[in-house]
Amino acid sequence: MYRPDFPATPFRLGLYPVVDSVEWIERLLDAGVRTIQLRIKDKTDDAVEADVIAAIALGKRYTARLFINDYWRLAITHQAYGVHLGQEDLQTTDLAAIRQAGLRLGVSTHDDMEIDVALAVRPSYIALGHVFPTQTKQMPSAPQGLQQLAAHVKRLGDYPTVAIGGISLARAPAVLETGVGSVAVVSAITQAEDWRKATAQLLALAGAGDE
Ligand SMILES: Cc1ncc(COP(=O)(O)OP(=O)(O)O)c(N)n1
Ligand SMILES: Cc1ncsc1CCOP(=O)(O)O
Ligand SMILES: [Mg+2]
Repeated sequence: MYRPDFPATPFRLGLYPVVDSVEWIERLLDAGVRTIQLRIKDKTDDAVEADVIAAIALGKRYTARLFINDYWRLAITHQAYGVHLGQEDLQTTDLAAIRQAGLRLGVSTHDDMEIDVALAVRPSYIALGHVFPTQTKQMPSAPQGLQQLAAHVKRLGDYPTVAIGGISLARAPAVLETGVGSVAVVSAITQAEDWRKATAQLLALAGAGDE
């Protein structure tokens, strides 16, 4: 069986909000979230560096697992807990530099072939998506649905996994029933009428992750 070749994360990362600002990071850490990602799209490293520094400092202050999406060089320079990368990023990223700097690595996958590619890299966790239709990101593939998700989770055994895409409060219990270690959400929190309530309800279902 495969084992990560990057620093380990717990199998259960719990509720994993993916957000686009330092304000959201601070609010959600204050609300009890302990796994979180800063996802700012399509800016230069210079444009996002101050936000990356602030997010990482907050992650440390709250003893949380703070992942940086895309900006892996900044994540190394400022010592984030981890980096999240897509499949296409794997070709252009210095993965050895991430490993040597002691950062965790999460990798996106959408099907069995992409899981093969991810397993060859042996990241800290493997993200499985998108489970349901999502308005948050344009996806080239179809949603995998709960059955595929369950099959992927089963295939991966005790490898840490994260489900993402269209996961609402109502859908979270069925997603968790597949045995996946974490549910990553954007709109279920950021578009909620009452984000505090939504976060508390999702935390009650998914937990904040193991130590
Ligand atoms: C937890 C988690 N899973 C998947 C993604 C998607 O990452 P990626 O494929 O790199 O796409 P972008 O988020 O960069 O548009 C994610 N960010 N987090
Ligand atoms: C970033 C990303 N990657 C796959 S689906 C997705 C967006 C998930 O957003 P939502 O939880 O609002 O569907
Ligand atoms: Mg990315």
